[in-house]
Amino acid sequence: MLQEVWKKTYHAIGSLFLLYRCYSRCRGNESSDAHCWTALFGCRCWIWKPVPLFISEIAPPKYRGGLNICFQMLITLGILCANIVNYFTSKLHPYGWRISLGGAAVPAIILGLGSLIIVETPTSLIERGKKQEGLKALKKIRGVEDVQKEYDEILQATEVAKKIDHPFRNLMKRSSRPQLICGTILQVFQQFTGINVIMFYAPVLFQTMGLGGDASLLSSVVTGSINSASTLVAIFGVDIFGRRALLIEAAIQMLISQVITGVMLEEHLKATNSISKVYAYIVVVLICVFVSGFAWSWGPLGWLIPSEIFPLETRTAGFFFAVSVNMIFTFLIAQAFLTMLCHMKSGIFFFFAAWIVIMGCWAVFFLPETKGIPIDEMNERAWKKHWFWKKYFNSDDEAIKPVGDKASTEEKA
Ligand SMILES: OC[C@H]1O[C@](O)(CO)[C@@H](O)[C@@H]1O
Repeated sequence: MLQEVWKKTYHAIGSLFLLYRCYSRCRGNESSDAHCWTALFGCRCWIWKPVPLFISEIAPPKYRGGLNICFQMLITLGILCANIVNYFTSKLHPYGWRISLGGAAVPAIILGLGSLIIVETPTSLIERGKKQEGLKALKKIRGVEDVQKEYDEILQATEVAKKIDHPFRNLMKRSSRPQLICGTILQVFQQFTGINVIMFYAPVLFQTMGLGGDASLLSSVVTGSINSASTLVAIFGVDIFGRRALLIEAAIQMLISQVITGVMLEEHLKATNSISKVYAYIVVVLICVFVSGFAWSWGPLGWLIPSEIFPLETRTAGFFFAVSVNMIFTFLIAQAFLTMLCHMKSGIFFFFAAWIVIMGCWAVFFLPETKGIPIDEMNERAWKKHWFWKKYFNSDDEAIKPVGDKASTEEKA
């Protein structure tokens, strides 16, 4: 309830603080209190980050994956825009950096305006007793009048969820462990692909290889474009090939590119600018191969999977937990990277490659396929059928009874 009442206000206030931060960064005298407020409101953004959940709740199961990945698509477009702005503003002396930093005001304004028109999900309306409004919203987003079956399922699921007073305590129950472990570990793995290191330090790497300041920025625009274009592949592919196929294929692709990059840098980059141009460009291509693999798998699926694997009673808490873990590991890797690079040098590529082997095996053996399954039937049709996780559902504290019978929702998938 509180979440709904304050959601719009939080977004609006959050965007005001972001605007303030842009202003102070532009002036070049960012104060420490601005840092504190930004950090606080940054945390708030992630804690209340409901977008993938929102999409997974309202999307038809058949298209849920693709629609959900539009969220990551916007993240990649944001990174690409930032790269392009950096590329061009770096040529404007002496004030280009002000435009570059101040440009962050644009998404802050869009966020602020968006918070005024954001709509509520049928599930959230029904959950709060506004059944008629929920039914109306459901009809609106489905674009058809006949939504009774789905409405009944949501109603039934919310009745069960209402009886649950402590979502976080429930999250610790034995029957919540499969979703909690998989949703959380996926976040750790997403960051241990090394994506943020590669995306954000690529210009430094390219410069070290002697591509020059301009070429390195241009290269980061190229990697940014590959990132966005490959996310499109995920949007169209995820509901056809399934989640596991994309994760496994990409793990192999990323592993090959990391290992070859590591070997090449180890062999040929002895000091700054000591690698030949041909090798330097091969490394750029390998990095693009890595980024594309990530962008159609571990990147978007890191948001999609935690938003669809939890039953309603623990969905928000579980997703919140997973997102927090993602943020913590993003932060840790960003902080540790430079020190690691100084000590490990090109070995850092082998470090991430080792993680990719582990995560590939995890996807093969431990991740159930969730493609096309209505989210309220995930326990029944995904977890309880999985060779390893099914044993967690034999105990008395089973989390949630299936909503709707299997046959009734088969056609939705
Ligand atoms: O596309 C790269 C981006 O994708 C994420 O892994 C998940 O949204 C971010 O951490 C990263 O910056």
